[in-house]
Amino acid sequence: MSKRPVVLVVMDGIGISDNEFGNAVKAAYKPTLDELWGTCPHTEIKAHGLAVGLPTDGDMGNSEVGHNALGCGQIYSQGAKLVNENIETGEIFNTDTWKDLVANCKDGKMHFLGLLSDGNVHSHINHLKALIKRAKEDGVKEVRIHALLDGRDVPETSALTYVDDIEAYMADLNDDNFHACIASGGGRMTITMDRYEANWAMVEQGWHVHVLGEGREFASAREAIETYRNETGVVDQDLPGFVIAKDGKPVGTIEDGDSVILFNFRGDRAQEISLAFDNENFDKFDRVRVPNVMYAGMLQYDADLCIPKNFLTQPPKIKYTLTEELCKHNIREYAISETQKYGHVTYFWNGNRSEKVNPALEDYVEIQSDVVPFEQRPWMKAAEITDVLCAAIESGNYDFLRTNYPNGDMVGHTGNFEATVIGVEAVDLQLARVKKAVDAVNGILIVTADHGNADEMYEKKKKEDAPIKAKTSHTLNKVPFIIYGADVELKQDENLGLSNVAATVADLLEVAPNEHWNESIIKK
Ligand SMILES: O=C(O)[C@@H](CO)OP(=O)(O)O
Ligand SMILES: [Mn+2]
Ligand SMILES: [Mn+2]
Repeated sequence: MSKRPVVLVVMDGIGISDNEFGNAVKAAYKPTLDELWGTCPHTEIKAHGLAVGLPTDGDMGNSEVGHNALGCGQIYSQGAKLVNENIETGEIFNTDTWKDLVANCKDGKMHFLGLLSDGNVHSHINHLKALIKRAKEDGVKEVRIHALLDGRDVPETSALTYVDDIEAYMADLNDDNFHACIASGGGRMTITMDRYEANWAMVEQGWHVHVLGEGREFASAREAIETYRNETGVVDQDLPGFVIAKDGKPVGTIEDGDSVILFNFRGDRAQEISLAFDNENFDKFDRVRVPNVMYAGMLQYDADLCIPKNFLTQPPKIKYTLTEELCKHNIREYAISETQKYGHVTYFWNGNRSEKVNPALEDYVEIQSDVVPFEQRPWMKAAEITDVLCAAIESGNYDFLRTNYPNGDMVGHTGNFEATVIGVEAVDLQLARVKKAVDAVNGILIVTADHGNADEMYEKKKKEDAPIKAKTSHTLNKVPFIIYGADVELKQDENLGLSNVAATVADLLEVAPNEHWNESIIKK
């Protein structure tokens, strides 16, 4: 086994683009990254589409699929693809879970809760449409949609496109025996879709509008969105919660005897609301009223912890992870990030498993994230992460250490160019410190990213004189892969991607790669 520790840095959301327009990575002053790129073995690797198990090369990368691929060294069909196939073959509707959900709400309502867009990161509107249609065919009489508005995986103010689309779809299906409509909603960064326990108050607010029907009332989702936009000027992801009411009564509170389906397939932001419905000993906030419903997820979001208990699609069973392999060789692992990305370097990295493979060999550290608009604090907790990481590197207690700096991504999602430049610079400043700590222990440093975001901060202009529009979503761009401190030569191959990194780490640790992994990036 190698005596040289390996440190891997994921610069979340920092992709590569030659385009200067709206490129916060290029615009940033980042001497350390530039020096590493200029003097060390490096290449560009794929982080989107088929290379990370998504349905098409038109699908941008995201943290879940990116960290899964990094941590398991293989390409698995991911939730987006598995649900597509499950719906196409009709298998989803042959499951006992679907049949039970339908039977359960015979005299009640079927509720669909989830992210209303075609972003394909957490959900897809086509999946929702297929479920509503089949619910009607199977005899469900009342359907209610609880619509989380996106603007983070799709254009920043596109909510009405999806609301109009789903309402027209439901209007076509509605008749004397079937009625579907939107019952509640709100921006995904305001209600319901918190992750890693960063802010339970978001989930509590979601519970109030979706379940209890408590919140500001509007006659339609369109009215809610337009009113809030006029009053606050906020973009879709930040719109406050709303309740749709008719004659002074909410149209779709969640009641005993109803069925509830969370139609998101991605796990991080689906777990907390699932626990609120599913966990008998739930104590994160006062739910006021807990309806006796059958609840199911589109996927199971954590198979070890059984969250949720019922689900419609089997998640990918990710095997032969890097952590499993390294544990076999008694390699001591360390993972650290701040709350917003903590699960990325633990749960996602280890194939959506939150339990450790071998607690004696693995240490995980979470630095508490602030609950603030990140464009106001683009440095986030990068310095605090580094303080603790450098101490861990220098302790000599670990052979493989990994971290995720969220700035390029979390600030990139705000659509604020200037703040994102500062976010990238904050990461660069910390890279210099990590590099120094790596030098002090004669270690090896890998610098890479999980997908792009900060590299394209403006939507592509359709016309030269069109106004600049902020872009909040991820990109299709490749990401950097750099090795510092090792005398190696890297392959330069169009097809290399994030799934080639695990075998590369194993090479550097002088451990034989698992036979199921994709090839190492190091030339032999
Ligand atoms: O914030 C999130 O949930 C996603 C975007 O939908 O970003 P990331 O994949 O980088 O976590
Ligand atoms: Mn990411
Ligand atoms: Mn992101």
